[in-house]
Amino acid sequence: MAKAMMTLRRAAALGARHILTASSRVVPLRHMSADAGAAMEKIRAAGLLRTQGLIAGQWVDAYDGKTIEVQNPATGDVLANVSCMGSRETSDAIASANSTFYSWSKLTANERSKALRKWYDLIIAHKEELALLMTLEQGKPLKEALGEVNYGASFLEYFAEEAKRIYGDIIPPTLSDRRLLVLKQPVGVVGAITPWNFPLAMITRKVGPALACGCTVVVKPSEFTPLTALAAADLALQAGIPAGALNVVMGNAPEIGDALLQSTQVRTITFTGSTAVGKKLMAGSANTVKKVSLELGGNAPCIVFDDADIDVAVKGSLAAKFRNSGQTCVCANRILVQEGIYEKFASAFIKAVQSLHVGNGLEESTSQGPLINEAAVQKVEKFINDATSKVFLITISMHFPPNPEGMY
Ligand SMILES: NC(=O)c1ccc[n+]([C@@H]2O[C@H](COP(=O)([O-])OP(=O)(O)OC[C@H]3O[C@@H](n4cnc5c(N)ncnc54)[C@H](O)[C@@H]3O)[C@@H](O)[C@H]2O)c1
Ligand SMILES: O=CCCC(=O)O
Repeated sequence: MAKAMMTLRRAAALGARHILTASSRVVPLRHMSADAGAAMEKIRAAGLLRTQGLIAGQWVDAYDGKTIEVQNPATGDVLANVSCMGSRETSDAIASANSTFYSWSKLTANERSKALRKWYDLIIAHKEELALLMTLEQGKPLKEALGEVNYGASFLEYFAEEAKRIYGDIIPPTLSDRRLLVLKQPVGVVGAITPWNFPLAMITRKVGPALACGCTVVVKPSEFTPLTALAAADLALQAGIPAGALNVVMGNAPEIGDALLQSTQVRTITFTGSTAVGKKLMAGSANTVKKVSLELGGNAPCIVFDDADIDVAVKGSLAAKFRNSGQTCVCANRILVQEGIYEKFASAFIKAVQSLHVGNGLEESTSQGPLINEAAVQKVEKFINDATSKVFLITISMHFPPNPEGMY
């Protein structure tokens, strides 16, 4: 709080109109809170607390036995130790995906559709445990996590249907004795690399269409949020997605990435994450001429014009700016307001921001969970310092728990 006051004083001295303040600190590990402990028990009881990688339908440790900690960003607690895998495990996962490709791609679209639909049903049936797991490892408020489970599952529902609609084309030929037909066929093994901000939806959005059209997949979830991915993979096995069609490896990201890039069996890389890593994957795919599909860092201005409905504009800007504590690729990273509506918008927006509650996502009152890690906290702090050093920037004070212990 002292820091927040200093920031306010400094901004006032600079003549800034409003100030967004936040405080941060690194927290030592401690015993898990009662809420988190009960949530973990529920997840474990449902059989969804998986900590090993999934290769050829088997849950396996890293070959050298190494593990990495998954922490709760709200508290700093260690939730689990998961296998820390690298190139050898990835090569085996690719081999398993490659051999399963021959049988999975030969199924009828209807058979693949049924398996995907069953996976969707199981995710919905376990939405509470998956949402708890997501809140624990990613930090987003439970209500938002439940929203992501529905959102993530919807990709499986959609692609289960689209599996049956992979039509080809008939093209008018330029020569009268020819026929031109376009057949759409699965490319083979897909390497899918996903970020931590949507621990389920970024996986189902990649795996759903790949499996629907007959491809097999090696997924590498973020090391910050592997538990949701592993739980979802468990449900995929239960749904009858065959062993080897979906493999999960996590741990040493550059090693896993390189193994996927160097393999001639991996025919597509699909990635969501930072632009820097996306560029590396694009360059690394050239040698084996892979297809590449990238969703990279967003850059999203939000514009409010003079004739805007103020309530709609505030509500929309708030959602655009603060969803997942500002950690989505489409979060507004600047709000441009036309002169005529500026004062009115700014005061309504400040009021709305002041009603947000920062805290542990397991608590009912929390609308803003923690940031993902210490690096993210430092990055925001840098933005705040930059903002307060500029006279024209806007800031507001917000509700924080009295003694925040996590990545706030
Ligand atoms: N455009 C979108 O739809 C979208 C969606 C979600 C997130 N994002 C962006 O993702 C970023 C946040 O994710 P992040 O910080 O986890 O990004 P990141 O690029 O650091 O990590 C994403 C994934 O890449 C892996 N990775 C890191 N180095 C690698 C390497 N050398 N080889 C292979 N894999 C590697 C990570 O372990 C993680 O699984 C933000 O920039 C956000 O805007 C974009
Ligand atoms: O972070 C990026 C994904 C956001 C979304 O799918 O709405």
